[in-house]
Amino acid sequence: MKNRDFSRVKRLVVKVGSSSLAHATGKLNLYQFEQLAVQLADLHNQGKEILLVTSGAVGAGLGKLGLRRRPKTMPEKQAAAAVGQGVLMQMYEKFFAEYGVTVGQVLLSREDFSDRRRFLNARNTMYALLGMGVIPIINENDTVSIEEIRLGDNDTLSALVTGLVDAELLVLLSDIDGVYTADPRKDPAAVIISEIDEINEQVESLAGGAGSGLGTGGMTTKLQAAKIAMRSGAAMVIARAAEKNIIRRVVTGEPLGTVFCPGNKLDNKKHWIMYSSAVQGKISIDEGASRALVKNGKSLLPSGVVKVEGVFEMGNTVCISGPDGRQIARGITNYAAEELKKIMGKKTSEIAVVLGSKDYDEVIHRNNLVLDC
Ligand SMILES: Nc1ncnc2c1ncn2[C@@H]1O[C@H](COP(=O)(O)OP(=O)(O)O)[C@@H](O)[C@H]1O
Ligand SMILES: N[C@@H](CCC(=O)OP(=O)(O)O)C(=O)O
Repeated sequence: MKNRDFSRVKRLVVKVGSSSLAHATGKLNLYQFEQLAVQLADLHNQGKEILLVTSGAVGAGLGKLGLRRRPKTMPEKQAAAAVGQGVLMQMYEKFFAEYGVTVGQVLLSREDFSDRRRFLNARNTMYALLGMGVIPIINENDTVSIEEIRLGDNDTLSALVTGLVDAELLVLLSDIDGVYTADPRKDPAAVIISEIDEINEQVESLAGGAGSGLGTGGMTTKLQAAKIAMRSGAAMVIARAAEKNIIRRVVTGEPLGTVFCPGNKLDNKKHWIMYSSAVQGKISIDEGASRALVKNGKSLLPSGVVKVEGVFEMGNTVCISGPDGRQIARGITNYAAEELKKIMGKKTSEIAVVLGSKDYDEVIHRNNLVLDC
């Protein structure tokens, strides 16, 4: 990336991981809260719009409850988060108030992204907060998010927030200063990668899980976050939270951490289809259809469909997989699963004969289709 100078960025999202907000004793790292507040308040004073995604509710809850180990069951984790979320906000309130900045708590769950109406609603709320000069402090609504539908990690949450508000930069602050060629906790010979412009299989293979007892997801979820952020046209930087003035130094373009270059920006609706909407089923397609979609940018017609899985309705998001079984795209289907099973493999001219009427030639129109690349 030629220009790492982000000083002109108007809107940015900063995410801080659990491992950076607590000491090994389990007690809060007060210095870190203060550092975050002073740096973000100063950027705010420069006229930037800032959103802070914070982890640490479970960790802070454990500290407050005097429990040393991360709980194993969901209800225990949720109970710890209920206690800890209040502790976190109390700290942020206190430190940001010292620097004259008002903050507002926003707790989000997966449905706030997957349901288009709630998604637009959440965006309006964020814009209203930013318009009032408030720094939204965001976390997943852990106490009500059940396992099957929770986002589960704040790396993904922060990347979805970046897309939600069209931010230009996402800064992930962690206990590690970037992506290494292997998990440095396990491989002392690992070296840092300063720049990544594409998340491919080779890059993904470098990532391991969380290194500390507090973190969730490790480098794997950070790379997933990079994919989401890059395709919303944002740059992303991973840097070590504990380094002095880290946010300011990242923003002014010091060569720190790992920077991810913004990719081909998907328009807002396509980004939502690919990364936020809930996938309700799977459509497998043949070689010819796969080529038509990937190489020629065509819509998906019934003739190329070979298998339909899941229960979905017209208007739902489905995953499209190629002959090798891998996802090649996602899209919004014009036909429900039951209808599609009847017309798959057939020509468009046969749709009306089989179904009695025809509303669409395409199973998925290319305007509602996003390639996974
Ligand atoms: N290739 C890699 N490069 C850097 N760190 C890695 C890699 N693979 C796994 N990790 C681990 O990811 C950890 C950071 O993720 P995590 O523990 O979830 O932190 P956070 O709480 O900041 O989200 C590091 O401490 C490190 O042990
Ligand atoms: N929502 C959870 C954080 C989950 C999470 O992603 O943690 P981390 O990997 O430390 O960013 C909490 O507040 O404890």
